[in-house]
Amino acid sequence: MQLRRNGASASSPVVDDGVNEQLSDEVGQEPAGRVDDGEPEADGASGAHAGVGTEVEPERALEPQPRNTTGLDGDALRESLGLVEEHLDAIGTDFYSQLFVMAPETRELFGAGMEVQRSRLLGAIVRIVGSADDRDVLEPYLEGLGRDHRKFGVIDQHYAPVGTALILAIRRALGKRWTPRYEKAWVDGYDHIASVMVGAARRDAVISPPWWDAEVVYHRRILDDVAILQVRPHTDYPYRPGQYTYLTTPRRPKIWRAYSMASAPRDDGLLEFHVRTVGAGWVSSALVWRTEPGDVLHLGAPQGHDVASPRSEHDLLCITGGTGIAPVLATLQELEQRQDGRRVHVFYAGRDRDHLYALPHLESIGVRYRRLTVVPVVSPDGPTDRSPDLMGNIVSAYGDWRKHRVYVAGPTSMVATSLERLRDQGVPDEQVVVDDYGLW
Ligand SMILES: NC(=O)C1=CN([C@@H]2O[C@H](COP(=O)(O)OP(=O)(O)OC[C@H]3O[C@@H](n4cnc5c(N)ncnc54)[C@H](O)[C@@H]3O)[C@@H](O)[C@H]2O)C=CC1
Repeated sequence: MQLRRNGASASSPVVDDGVNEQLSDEVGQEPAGRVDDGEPEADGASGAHAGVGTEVEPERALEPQPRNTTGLDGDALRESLGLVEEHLDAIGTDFYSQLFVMAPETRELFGAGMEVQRSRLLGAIVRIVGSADDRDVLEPYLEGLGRDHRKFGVIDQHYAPVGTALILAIRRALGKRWTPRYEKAWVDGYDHIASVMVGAARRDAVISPPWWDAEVVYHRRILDDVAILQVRPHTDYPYRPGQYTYLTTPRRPKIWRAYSMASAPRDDGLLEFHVRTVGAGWVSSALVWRTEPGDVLHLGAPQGHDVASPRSEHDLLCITGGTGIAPVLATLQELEQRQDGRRVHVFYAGRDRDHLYALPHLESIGVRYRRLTVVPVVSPDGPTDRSPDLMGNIVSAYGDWRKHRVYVAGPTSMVATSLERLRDQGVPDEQVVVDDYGLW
């Protein structure tokens, strides 16, 4: 392994000539609409394709028409939501109030503190409405949502009151601007959402539990605010390096937060997680401060990307900071185990040497996996002490990454600015995978 400091010499990494292969395979339950579900396209009801014998004015026939492959009235959905975009939080609050009145049993599905839940709901609505015309994007996302909602204990009967409460909340926010067309668009839209989610949840129930119980067997605080946990799932938990899961702890029941597996799949079934307390984060502080061996966590289904896919042979660039190193460690362990031939560069940011807590582990992997290069980026905390472009500038000054597959996981500002620098360098977006935890 070559170990270099900040701004290390800009020797060009080895690159290969392959193009157009995805860095990573989407596996398992990933819902984010970044994957083709392989289903045939449906012809939409938009009239974009003129039927046989239909008379069409020649000049109009030549105009490119947007395709609608879902039959939903996406324009009405977007227009109506756009009218109340300043009031989305209020819509979320009104929705849950209505829902808990109409179906009080649904309150049991949620833990304390609804803010994150509300913002996930609103994020999902915005995403669904944004892709309402595009079946290839919408359906995989909805299927993922349906499967994922099993872990909350959602059952088919919950979908009707959810739809009623949602449409009521949007209608109330629009007031006199609500029209019959909006009504139809939302009723049809929600019917579609519910039927795709219910179908996916039913299919998933045949092959997977709604969650996996996993006992904590090791817990160590390696920094004031960072802990490493190892857990043993009670039953087989299949996942790939680079993937993440939502988990919940009995000390904060029913509140789910995402963490990446920090270890490659092992024969003894153990999984590792790295957790940093985030402000008053209820789950992260419980996991760092009040978790001990014997606690049983619940793990949702694995989601996200297979960063170490054996089907990709392309050199890999990983840009990471803090506990974002976790999925990178899992990836490197797997590449090392199978002595994969690809070169890997890891840029790893931390406040100081202590906060680069995974360096010894990276060094030991590098001894056995000689094609690994690690570049530690010592970076003071706080935007006043550090240019937001620090990581992006170091990465782009280091070499030419246009033929690499790129994986980015870390603090949001670091991710955003690094992506900008990669784009400036001409790295195509489709070669880049960012861990956004599905954003729901
Ligand atoms: N725990 C996990 O399993 C995973 C976490 N993540 C994400 O990784 C992030 C890591 O969070 P923390 O551990 O709290 O890390 P953090 O917020 O403490 O950041 C780590 C280091 O990155 C530096 N940094 C921030 N912006 C930078 C920039 N623009 N250029 C250079 N350095 C910069 C900071 O100064 C800090 O020293 C979170 O957003 C988390 O969601 C991602 C994947 C897995």
